[in-house]
Amino acid sequence: MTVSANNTELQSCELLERSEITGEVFIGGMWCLGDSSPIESVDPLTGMSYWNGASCSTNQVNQAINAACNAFIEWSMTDIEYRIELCQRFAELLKSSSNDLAALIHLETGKPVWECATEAASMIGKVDLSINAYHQRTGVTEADKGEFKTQLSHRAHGAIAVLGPYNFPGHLPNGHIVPALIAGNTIIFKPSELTPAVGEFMVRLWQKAGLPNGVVNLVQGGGDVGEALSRHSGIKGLLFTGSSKTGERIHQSFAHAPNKILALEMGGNNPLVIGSVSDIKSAVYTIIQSAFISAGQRCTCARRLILIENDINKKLLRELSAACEKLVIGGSDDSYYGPVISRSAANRVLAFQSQLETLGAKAVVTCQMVDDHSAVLTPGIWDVSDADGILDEECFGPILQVYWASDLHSAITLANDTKYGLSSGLISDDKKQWQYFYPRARAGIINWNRPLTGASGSAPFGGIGASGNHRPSAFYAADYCAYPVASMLSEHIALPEKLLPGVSL
Ligand SMILES: NC(=O)C1=CN([C@@H]2O[C@H](COP(=O)(O)OP(=O)(O)OC[C@H]3O[C@@H](n4cnc5c(N)ncnc54)[C@H](O)[C@@H]3O)[C@@H](O)[C@H]2O)C=CC1
Ligand SMILES: O=C(O)CCC(=O)N[C@@H](CCC(=O)O)C(=O)O
Repeated sequence: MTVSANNTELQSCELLERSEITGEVFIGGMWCLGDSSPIESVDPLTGMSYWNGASCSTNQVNQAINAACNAFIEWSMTDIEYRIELCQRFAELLKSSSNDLAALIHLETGKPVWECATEAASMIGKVDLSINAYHQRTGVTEADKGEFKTQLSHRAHGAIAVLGPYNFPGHLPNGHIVPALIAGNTIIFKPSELTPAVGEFMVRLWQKAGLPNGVVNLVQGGGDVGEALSRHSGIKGLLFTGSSKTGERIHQSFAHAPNKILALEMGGNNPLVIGSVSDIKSAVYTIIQSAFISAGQRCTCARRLILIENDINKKLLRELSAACEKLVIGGSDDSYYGPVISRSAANRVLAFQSQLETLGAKAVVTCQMVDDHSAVLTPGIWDVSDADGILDEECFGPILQVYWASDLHSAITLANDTKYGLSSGLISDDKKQWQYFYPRARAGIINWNRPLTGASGSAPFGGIGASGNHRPSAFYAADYCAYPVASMLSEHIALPEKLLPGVSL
């Protein structure tokens, strides 16, 4: 294992000054300080605090919701071309500041700069994808029925809360905000309390793009602020990406509000099945991409590797372990992955590993903290085949659990033995194995010889079971950002050619 040094520490102050990141919140077009408890953002590579702000009070949450409600009618009545133009202006601003944005994501999450640059690029790409999705999935369509025509149009819901996670602090909330704005909703955005600076950066770009006051509002804070938003009668919906535990709580707070839209994108305990493989190196690379990218902090990451028992797969596991030992991790530009989000998150990953050990799992490679200050963890691989019970939990870090299965059928049974259902995949050169696997696998994403991670924004994205509530995001986000209105239209009132029996005029 090579642990690389962090090389961005010195540039961080200059970046924050240049980006005008001040730690304020944005309510009704005005920047101001949060007036509740202080929050800070800490670089998980150095433990250094670099962003200081404060949570919003309940009063400020109310003000932000009022501002979004007040701005709604006018915004939703604007021409779609105008809303698209503002989103395109936002994309231009993202382009011109993408180096700063990537550097800020790096600072706040510790992800390597190359990966942060791909996040910034995905945010830019999201605008055109969302415009396409708006036209294809929603928009307005008409059909001529002779005496009248039918029209299908879509309407925005109103003021909508967006709650973001920390692992893609820009890309994931952006994937809700852009389609919601195109559809004509107004937004109250609360970034993760672990990544407030990226949230502030994004909202400053929206302001620069020329959004009218109140159309996007930024509040900061943790679960309490998220809860105040989710329980507020003023919001017409909530778009959430985060853990299943939080998503379930939010779902409960929506129990008496069937009229509100709730999109839940949550975690997974994702299985990757290894069938008949001839190219071991490619399989190893695909497993690493599935399990360890972003230090395992992607909801699509493989958590369980299910190998069909044979000599090639035994060799494959040995080569996987050797490749993990060689991974470059840490803070430098040539790292494959960086830290998990915080020292306490790292400790939770290690506690999960200890639980596996207590259940009787055997270490293939042990996950370890690399030093006494950062949140960098080495990858871990644990054979849980003989463990006494399973932990059907999402461990959001670089730990992969290995199972051995006697055949494909039992591998699929193991793969489906989870309350989650986000991603699932098969690595195999045998097409028959894929044809057997695909209809039986239960998940929203089912891949063949491709990593479980790296989902395309031009496809729908989401899962079943504890992974989501059947409102996939990415290309289908357009669907939950608007509701359909069906009309039958005729310019003049006229009698039909033939009246119904029993009616005479
Ligand atoms: N399916 C998907 O698309 C994705 C899912 N995730 C999942 O997200 C998790 C990691 O992200 P985290 O930020 O730790 O998730 P989290 O669930 O802790 O937090 C997500 C957001 O919800 C807020 N929140 C926390 N408690 C709340 C409450 N009681 N009411 C309302 N809001 C509350 C947080 O402040 C944050 O803004 C992982 O479990 C991961 O699998 C992450 C990315 C994508
Ligand atoms: O929303 C999109 O444009 C596609 C979905 C996406 O980016 N998925 C990422 C993981 C994000 C996460 O942790 O959920 C991926 O599949 O790697």
